[in-house]
Amino acid sequence: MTHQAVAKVIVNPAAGAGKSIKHWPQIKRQMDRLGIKYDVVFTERVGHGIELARETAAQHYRYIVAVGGDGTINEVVNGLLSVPGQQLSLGVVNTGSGSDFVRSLGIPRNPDRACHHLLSDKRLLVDVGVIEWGGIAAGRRYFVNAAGVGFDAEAVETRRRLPGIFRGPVSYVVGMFKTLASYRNKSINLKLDDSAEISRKALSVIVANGCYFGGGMKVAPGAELADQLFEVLTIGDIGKFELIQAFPRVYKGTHITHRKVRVDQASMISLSSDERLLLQADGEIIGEGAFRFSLLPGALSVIV
Ligand SMILES: Nc1ncnc2c1ncn2[C@@H]1O[C@H](COP(=O)(O)OP(=O)(O)OP(=O)(O)O)[C@@H](O)[C@H]1O
Repeated sequence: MTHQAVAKVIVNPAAGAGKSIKHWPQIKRQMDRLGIKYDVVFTERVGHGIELARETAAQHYRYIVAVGGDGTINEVVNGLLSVPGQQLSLGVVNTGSGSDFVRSLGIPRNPDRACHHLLSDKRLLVDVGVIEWGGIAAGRRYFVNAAGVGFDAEAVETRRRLPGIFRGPVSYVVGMFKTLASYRNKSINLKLDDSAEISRKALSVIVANGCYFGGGMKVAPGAELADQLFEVLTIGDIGKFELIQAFPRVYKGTHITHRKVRVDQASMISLSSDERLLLQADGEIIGEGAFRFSLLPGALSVIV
């Protein structure tokens, strides 16, 4: 740790389809100009952000800055929260494509302006979602913005495999339409808090902490990051043509009045299916299976 450094900066050079590393010199200049004292490390592979944030949580910094997109933020949060009693606040300088968490928070998406924001003394205690699953590969993962099973997760998987010409937010829409060609709605078992389990044919079930998702879709307009509740959005047995027709409404959040969309609020959720059920969290593929969701109220301090 450098003498006097107050911040640890974790840069994902690969975020924003590789553009993040090109933003770094300007971000560095801006932080230096603002007099922020920091140490910097670069992630070298998937999951490295978790390790780096975990190490940082045990050191004497005042805050940790994620330079990247939603996946980078997710890794940093997972590293921080794996250390009991950690006290660091999270700052975000967005260089990602989707940037949904910063949209939900109202932090500037522009990296220069986000650097200024790091000097703010305002903090928001954000709820953190917990996903748990059993079986041979039993595990647990935190998320801060949104997680979903079904179509949205498969679109995330498709998006990751798109050729480099589809960069930026457009990759979300391309991933979605490519997935739509072969996707079949699934029978999903859903249990909210203490209510009885129900089974529904659905396109997707989305568990939202923040209101934005998929690169600017206002998927859960009523979701708030610090209200100790998830919004659970069930997009029912909708046909492809009907979905394409209704799709533009998701950018304004008016899709929630569609007759095949249902919105619930809950803090404990279980999701399973007899079919392949893929889960994404903060735009990262978590895996397949049955999942339990719970919430840690106000567990993450974010510089806002
Ligand atoms: N050095 C690296 N090389 C390749 N991938 C990396 C590296 N470091 C981190 N990653 C991975 O890069 C992926 C993408 O990061 P991130 O989600 O932050 O960017 P993005 O996809 O552009 O943003 P968004 O999720 O906001 O659209 C994450 O899965 C992360 O684990």
